[in-house]
Amino acid sequence: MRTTGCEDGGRGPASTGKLTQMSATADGGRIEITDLTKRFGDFVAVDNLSFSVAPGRVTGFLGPNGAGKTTTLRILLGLVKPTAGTATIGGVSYAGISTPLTTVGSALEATNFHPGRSGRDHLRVLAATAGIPDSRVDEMLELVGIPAAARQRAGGYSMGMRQRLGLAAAMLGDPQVLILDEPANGLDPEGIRWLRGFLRSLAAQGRTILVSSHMLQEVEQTVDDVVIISNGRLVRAGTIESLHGPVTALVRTSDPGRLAGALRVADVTSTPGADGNSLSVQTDDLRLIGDVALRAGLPIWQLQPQASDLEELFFALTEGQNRNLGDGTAPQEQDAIAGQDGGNEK
Ligand SMILES: Nc1ncnc2c1ncn2[C@@H]1O[C@H](COP(=O)(O)OP(=O)(O)OP(=O)(O)O)[C@@H](O)[C@H]1O
Repeated sequence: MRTTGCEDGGRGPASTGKLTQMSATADGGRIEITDLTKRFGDFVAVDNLSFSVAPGRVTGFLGPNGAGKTTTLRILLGLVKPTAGTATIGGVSYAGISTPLTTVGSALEATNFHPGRSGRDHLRVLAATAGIPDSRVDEMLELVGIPAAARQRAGGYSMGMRQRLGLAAAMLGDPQVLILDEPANGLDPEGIRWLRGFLRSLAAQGRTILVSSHMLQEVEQTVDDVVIISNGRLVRAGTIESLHGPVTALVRTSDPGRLAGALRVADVTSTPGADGNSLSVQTDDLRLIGDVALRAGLPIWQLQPQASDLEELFFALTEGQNRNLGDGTAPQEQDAIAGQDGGNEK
């Protein structure tokens, strides 16, 4: 797994040992993406994107395959040079962070391990380069739940174990900001539940957690905030609750017409159901339906909120915008490493 935050051998950690000893940047590790654009040749992978990520919260960075998530994260981590705009962590670009090790930890791809090396040795090499004691390595293996596999060859790890090893590597320097690309990939339901608790506890310590995923469902119960992009552009940003909007409820009663009238007086919109004895009612406050019915002397036989399907909403928001599927417009692979991709800029 490509990790950052633990590969900066020269500077060493400002803190080791306990998780809660992380150092704070001036603004608490806020991530700011401002008017960010990245072109590969003629192809616009990230298109004038702006959003911010607050400390103390888990933020889901969502979009279909090819939306531009990884490119944005790589820019944020100083691995790709933007064509225009800025990406900062704690007010400065990654290159300008004086103690990157304790500021940012990241895990981008769960593939980049020396297959013959044990998980523990992989972490020890990273730790040694950065002057982190071995005790921290064992703590991290414990933290991510793979102490038993620590001495096995990483090449034999399952995808889920690789993800956990990548997380351990990202956490070695006790960073204030954690940037994870598709960390739930390859995790079984129990692993996803574990990841949820892990990320929530890190956010509760005041850390900034940015997690990408191409499936809203996968992170729905983990994240506080969402940033949804499609075709490199921002589609929606806000709290996970703000995605839901008003709820629609199916209401059965003895006299739907009279209930509709009473609801209208209370400024609540409803439409008659197809079966003649129900209403479809739109409201932010389901209790209001019961209150209105009680005042009108009408019995409620059924009140059933229609589950607002966030996944449906996600598809609707990003519908038909997957430029990597079927339309043949996906660009040719180009070298994107910062400092080497100048020729690709337009
Ligand atoms: N180095 C590169 N050279 C050319 N095109 C690239 C390069 N890196 C990314 N792209 C293209 O930019 C677009 C965005 O890719 P990116 O990996 O950022 O998307 P993503 O949202 O992370 O997708 P996924 O969920 O599939 O990982 C894609 O069409 C991709 O093919």
